[in-house]
Amino acid sequence: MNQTFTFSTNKPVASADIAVKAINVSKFYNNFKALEDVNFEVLKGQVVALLGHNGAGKSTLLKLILGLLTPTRGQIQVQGHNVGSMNVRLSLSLGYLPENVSFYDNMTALELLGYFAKLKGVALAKVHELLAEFGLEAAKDKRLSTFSKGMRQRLGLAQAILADPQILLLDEPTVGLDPLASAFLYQKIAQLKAKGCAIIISTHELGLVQDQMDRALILGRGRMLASGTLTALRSATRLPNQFFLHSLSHTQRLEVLADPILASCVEMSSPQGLKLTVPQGQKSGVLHHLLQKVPAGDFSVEPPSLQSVFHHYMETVCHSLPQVVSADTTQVTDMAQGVKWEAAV
Ligand SMILES: Nc1ncnc2c1ncn2[C@@H]1O[C@H](COP(=O)(O)OP(=O)(O)OP(=O)(O)O)[C@@H](O)[C@H]1O
Repeated sequence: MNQTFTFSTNKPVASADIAVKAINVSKFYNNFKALEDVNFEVLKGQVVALLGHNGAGKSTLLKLILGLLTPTRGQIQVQGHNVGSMNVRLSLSLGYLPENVSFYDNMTALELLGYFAKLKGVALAKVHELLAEFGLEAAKDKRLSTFSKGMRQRLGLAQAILADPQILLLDEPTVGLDPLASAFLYQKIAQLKAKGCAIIISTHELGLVQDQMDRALILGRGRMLASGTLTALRSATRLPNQFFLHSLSHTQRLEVLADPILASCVEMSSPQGLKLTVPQGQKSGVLHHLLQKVPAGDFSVEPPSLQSVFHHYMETVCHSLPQVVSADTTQVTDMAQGVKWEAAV
């Protein structure tokens, strides 16, 4: 079985609005299928969350977009051009924050950004501007070996956006960041989006990305399981809504539990209140019953989270896909990183 669900508004998209397009992309490492027949589009000014279990193929996909890896089959287009024939101008339109930002530890922040500025043909004034914007001005002359994780991520992001990219690829950018640092990063992402930059964020931190993304791409075992806005994914999965009833009086609690429709939805009852799980399609009926017993301000309704949508696809579609990994272990060299990987093929 190889199912993909794409949920869109069906509005026609002009090709000039497409920042990244994958057409039937497969990537094999020897016999190991890391990605198979992946298709998607990311539009300019969109923030897209790239989701998937460990080993689903997210980093592989980002490296294919960057041109660090070549697809075994299919094509990736960046701004309408095949990545395989990417020129310098096109590659400068891409910014990349890798999963584990590692820099030359003996350099200072100023030296590092200055080095990348030279490589990318960016004026030194821009380096100082970014150091100030990212709160690194005071640390600009410190060796990177003394930098905290959050400072490294900020520097990594500054490096990624140095040449004003039109497409920004972020591989697990918030791992290990404190809540303030994560909020800072997403604030920068929102500013870039407002300028029309297309941003793809590979992440496992679904609670953080949920409110920032326009769409999600969900990978499982190298296949695109689903893609769409959270609203579209919610309605496609038909996951239930949750109603939380707090600070109920004793009488209200008894009235709710005496109502057969409401009682049938009660999933959890505690001294603090009640949690109702309401199947899609029954929301308005349940609301109608509830409003007769409890004032609107005394309960909240929560639609399915991105986390529960993700779980749904992992537990249903992903588990039914054929296993692509066998027991033998073979080493494959990743030329892009010069790293040896232990890959099961
Ligand atoms: N150079 C390589 N050689 C062989 N196998 C590889 C190579 N790079 C990745 N793989 C395998 O391809 C699969 C996808 O890897 P990838 O790093 O793209 O996954 P991911 O979704 O980014 O995972 P994670 O969430 O753990 O970072 C994994 O099974 C991985 O072991």
